[in-house]
Amino acid sequence: MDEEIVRKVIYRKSCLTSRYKQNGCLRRHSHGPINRHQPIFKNSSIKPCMASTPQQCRRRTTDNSECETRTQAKDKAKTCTNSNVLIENVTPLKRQKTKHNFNFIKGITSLDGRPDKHTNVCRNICGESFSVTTVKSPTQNQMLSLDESMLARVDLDSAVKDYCDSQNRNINLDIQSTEHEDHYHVPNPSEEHFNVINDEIMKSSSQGSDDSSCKVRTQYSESRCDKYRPLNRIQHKDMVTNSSYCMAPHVGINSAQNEHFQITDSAWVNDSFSEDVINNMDKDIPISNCSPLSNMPLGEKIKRALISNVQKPVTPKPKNVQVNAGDEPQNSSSNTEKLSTFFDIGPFFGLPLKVKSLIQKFKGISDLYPWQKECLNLVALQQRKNLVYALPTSGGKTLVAEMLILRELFCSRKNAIFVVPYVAIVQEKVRSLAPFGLELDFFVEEYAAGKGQYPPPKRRRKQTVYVATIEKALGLTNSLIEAQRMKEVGLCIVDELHLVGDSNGRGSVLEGLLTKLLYLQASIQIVGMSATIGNLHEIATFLDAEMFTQDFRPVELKEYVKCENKLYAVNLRAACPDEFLMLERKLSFSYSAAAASIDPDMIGGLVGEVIPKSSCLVFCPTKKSCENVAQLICSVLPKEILQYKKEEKKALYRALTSEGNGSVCPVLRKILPFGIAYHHSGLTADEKNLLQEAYQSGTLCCICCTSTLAAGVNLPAKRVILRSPYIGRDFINLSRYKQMIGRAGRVGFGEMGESILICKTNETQKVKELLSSPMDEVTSSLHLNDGLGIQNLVLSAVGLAQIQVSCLTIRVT
Ligand SMILES: Nc1ncnc2c1ncn2[C@@H]1O[C@H](COP(=O)(O)OP(=O)(O)OP(=O)(O)O)[C@@H](O)[C@H]1O
Repeated sequence: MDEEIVRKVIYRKSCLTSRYKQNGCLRRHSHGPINRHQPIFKNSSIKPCMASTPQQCRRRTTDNSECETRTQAKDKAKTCTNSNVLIENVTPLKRQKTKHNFNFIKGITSLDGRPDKHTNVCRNICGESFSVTTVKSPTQNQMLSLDESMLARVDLDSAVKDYCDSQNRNINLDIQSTEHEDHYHVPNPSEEHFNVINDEIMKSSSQGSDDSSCKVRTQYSESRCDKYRPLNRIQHKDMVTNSSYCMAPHVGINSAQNEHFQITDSAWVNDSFSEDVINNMDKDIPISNCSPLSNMPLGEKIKRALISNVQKPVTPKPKNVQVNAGDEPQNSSSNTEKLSTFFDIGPFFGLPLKVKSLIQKFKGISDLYPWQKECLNLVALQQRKNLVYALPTSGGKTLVAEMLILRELFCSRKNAIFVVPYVAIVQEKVRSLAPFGLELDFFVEEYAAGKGQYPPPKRRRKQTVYVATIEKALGLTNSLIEAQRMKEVGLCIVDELHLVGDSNGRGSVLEGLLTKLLYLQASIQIVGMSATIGNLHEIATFLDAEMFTQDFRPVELKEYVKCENKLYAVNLRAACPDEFLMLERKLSFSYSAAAASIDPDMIGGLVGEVIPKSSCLVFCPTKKSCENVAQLICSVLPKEILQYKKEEKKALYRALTSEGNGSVCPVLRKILPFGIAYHHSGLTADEKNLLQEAYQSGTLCCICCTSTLAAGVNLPAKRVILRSPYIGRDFINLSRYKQMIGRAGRVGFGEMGESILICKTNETQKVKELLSSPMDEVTSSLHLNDGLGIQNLVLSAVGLAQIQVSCLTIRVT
């Protein structure tokens, strides 16, 4: 069989063993030593990495995880043994099998699978059964608020097993499962166990990053488990009820460290002990910035936040900040530790004047809008507080985001993550930031589709902007946490923040990402922007952020509704419902009888009013209808339009032909000569790019597309037509509607933009209600899909916490 196919098969298998990978949970390839572990790790199903070179290895990991070869791992282990003080403390482990300490590592990683007879709660999360009752209030902020039933649904044990299997790090669980079989009898540690764990430790060490953070995952103690308390100070339910409960074997370990633990073992009965222990360790070990709080495992932080959120009362509205530069700084936020790492390096909002001239050169913008200046001068921003800002579509939000990024790169000398929803927008943002990168000497890295490396390459001299899709941003963050490099990032900008409420899975990924950033205590400033959030204050509360809103639109956008042969102007200031739709004009186009029968909604006529001189986007409910509507429009358009930009259309056709290996979709072939195309997920990325470029350059004057283009790339139009008030089978919501019509009325496309929503007579009432309703509220979607979002978040946190605890362990040994 072809080597490539073998690789794919292996990769596919490993994908199947880890259903968490897709949401950015970390996974690592297994390496040589795992082969020897397999008889003992019965749950380990991932095949060892057979690659002989890093390149081969990487080719098999679609998430670009760092993957070392066996030889490299051995080499690294050797180097560590020789050169690293921390590893020196680890290497004697092989010889000291009787000195163990199990307690220290438990903390967040303590997972107890035993059914609790008294409470019926079988699953414990991070060492604690969640028996939290929720007082639910309809107005309660739903962000991250989880009730018990949802948490109970999290099948954590099996899921964590999956997760650990996927990383071949199941020592803990394996030993715990032994306990189950033996009815909590403590088995004697076998020689094999010792070897396995020591091998595992060596492997972990060798897998460590190139700095000193080599990872030893576990340590065990001889101390009995009736004294055991988790590191995280949460008392284990089973331990309270069953004092004879003992933890399993005692393997591997550093003697000096062990002495320390044995002396203090008795103190573990006290819940508050763990922090003291860590405090003392901090004193013992001269490692900078090793405070107990910052060393608290990430999973623990998130878990506490989740628990405390359950009973969180409705939070007060944060202040709507509209502060000018001269105003007094507000010191109310808990983010005070973020204060002032921001230094002006020039007169242009803290940046050199060169930035201003580059904005003019590359974007044609000579002056900022007043709101942009106001926003950039916010004291909150200068104090590096989190911020959410909301303005209507086309308000110029992106420019502010880009300025903030530049400020982060040059004034704070830290990297920035720019999170956008779609691959196409990532590419667009990379294209627009790249010239700045060249001129100002920073890197722009693309994290979308197959692109992006986990963890990103270390740059010593230049800063980097990571432009990433939501999923990639999560993967990137995980990899940076794992590599203990989160301090390199100072800012995370989230475009289209309303996607937190997306119920199709992306919302929970975004919420998970933001939650991690919030509770990481890495002083990462979060800035979110959106045009369509009804409950901005709640989102701001969730993000511990200040708010900035303004109702600014540089180009007027007129909204219309078309019903039968009448066009109504939407009057948003109507005093009564009857005045909400005001008749603007009756439509009459010179249709032939045949044309009238195939286009009763007169879409062709409405499109024909603006093209070919101006551009038009037609949003359709389904992919199929995009193609049908495009053909329908062509069939009623005058034939003279075929002559318009004929040569450019031919060139486009040739490009599409070569892209499609000599063939073009028959529908496209038919409609392209009219300057019309369709755009939906059925096209390849390259085809989409070609069509978008042709539209932007004016070769195409009309695109029939699905709603995804609305939040997509910058494809402005003079007129936007909504073929129907439906997206798929669902009646459209206000947020999607605003996003779609927001493609019209953009700077450089005339003094006014227009949107026309086509509806049937029996839909008019619903349309009126839609247009007059307040903006949709964004709520958490972690609980949707059987709590998959919360499962992923907790598991990922547990996984990362394991890594953090491992690193902590290494530091103190
Ligand atoms: N100060 C400015 N002067 C002139 N044009 C500007 C200015 N700021 C932004 N623009 C232009 O306005 C257009 C829309 O800006 P941008 O895409 O940033 O809006 P947005 O608020 O992010 O819109 P959306 O929410 O629809 O994505 C862009 O073409 C941008 O170049």
